[in-house]
Amino acid sequence: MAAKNGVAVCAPLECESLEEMVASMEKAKEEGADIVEVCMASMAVPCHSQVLDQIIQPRTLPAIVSFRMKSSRNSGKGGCYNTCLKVLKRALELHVEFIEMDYEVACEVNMAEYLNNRSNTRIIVSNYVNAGKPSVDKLAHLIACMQATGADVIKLDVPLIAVAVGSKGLISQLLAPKFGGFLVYGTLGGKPVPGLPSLLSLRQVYRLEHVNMDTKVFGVISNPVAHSKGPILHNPTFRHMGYNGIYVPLLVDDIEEFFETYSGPDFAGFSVGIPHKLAAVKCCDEVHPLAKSIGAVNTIIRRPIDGKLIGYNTDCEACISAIEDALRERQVGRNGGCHGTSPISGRTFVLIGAGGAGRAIAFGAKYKGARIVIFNRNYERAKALANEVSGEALPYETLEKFRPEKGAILANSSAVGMEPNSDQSPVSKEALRAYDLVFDAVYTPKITRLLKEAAEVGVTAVSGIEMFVRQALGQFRLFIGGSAPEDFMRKLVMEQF
Ligand SMILES: O=C1C[C@@](O)(C(=O)O)C[C@@H](O)[C@@H]1O
Repeated sequence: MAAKNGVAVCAPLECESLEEMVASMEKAKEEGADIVEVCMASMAVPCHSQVLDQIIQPRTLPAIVSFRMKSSRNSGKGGCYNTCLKVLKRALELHVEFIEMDYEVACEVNMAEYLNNRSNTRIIVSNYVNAGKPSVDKLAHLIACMQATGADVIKLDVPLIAVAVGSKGLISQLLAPKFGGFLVYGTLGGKPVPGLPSLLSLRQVYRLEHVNMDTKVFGVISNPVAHSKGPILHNPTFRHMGYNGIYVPLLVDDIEEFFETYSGPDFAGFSVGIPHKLAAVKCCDEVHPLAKSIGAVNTIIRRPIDGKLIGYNTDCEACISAIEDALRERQVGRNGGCHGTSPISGRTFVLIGAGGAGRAIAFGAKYKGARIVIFNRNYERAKALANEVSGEALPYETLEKFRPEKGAILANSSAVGMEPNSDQSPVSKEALRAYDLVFDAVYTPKITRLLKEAAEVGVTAVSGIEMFVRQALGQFRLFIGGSAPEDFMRKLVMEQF
């Protein structure tokens, strides 16, 4: 049932009808589940224990039969409790692989009856802790009490720890094989549940069968984080290089608190996304001079010899080189190209946004000899950055009317136009005619409305995908302390987007 590291992928099936339950079990099998949890409390049927026979007898995957009292549709505590006992007893008679019992139920029933009247069925006792962040002592006591019931396996659902629930709990599933977890939950396609990975992502992206106690953990610290394509790029690349690493989405509110909590040597490297790139500087023990001058870090490595956090910026080179390459390509077409100086040099470079990515772009453009004009919703921030790059800040409301001199570049580093708001654009189509090249750091969608409209009015458009892949290449080199397989990573990005 389980992969070689002992972890099995389980699809929880919450269905109302028998037909739906049977069909979902087949779907779970197709999508790569090793085991299903048949959540009997979710069923709207007159007699649960009879229906159970029709689910369990023809099953094509091993099953856990659970009856969570809290999710029961049965009204009245007594009726619900009796149904629960009937279901669990019938599951034992059917020799199902596992039954799952709420801790409260395990405390009330005569457990010996269950333990003695079973063939190979293993008993999971589960508990849901919903009281903020429980202390370690409280959890230890709870675990001891749960073990005292005689359970074969105990399951603890805690916001943030163990089977942590909600979007922040996703890593409790993805890292379970590293920390000796017993089951990983994955959802069926088309039924997203916050905090649970899909069965398909477990099989195709994370490949938990390769994860073990020696696996190094990498991840993208961001909020929001679900849009990040980092996992679909870095995970296959680790495997391609024969490197034992996993890269996970980390939904983080407070980056300083994050590093206080995840301080172990196995948490080896991080991408830093919105809105943490500026705050990330303070979290590092050392910061690379380029990142220091920019004042933004998008990559953090935990140095193996002393555990110190070292910050880098791979956004700057990624964005500027993508724009330079596009300009050079055009020039080759027009006049055979120019050598030596950067094609950005001497141009007006209009930047929208003054956050982490914006700072990297502004410093890069200044270094290449551009004249920088910054528009940002927070004008004070635009002014501060403009001062640092000897540029000019203009009020955000004047962006639409702004007409730069010939040859100007427009770069959007704000999140305007990012999914799910892909119908938005920071500038009208009409205003885009004034530029020579338009770049968008947003990469979801691949072609933002801004880029689409730029192309429609005949302006060269450079996608954030180009910056994304280049900054990821830089990151990957830092992650593994070696070279990155550029062709492989580019191909992956082209296939996945
Ligand atoms: O801006 C980005 C994109 C990113 O946040 C992501 O979405 O994966 C990862 C960051 O390292 C990078 O600087």
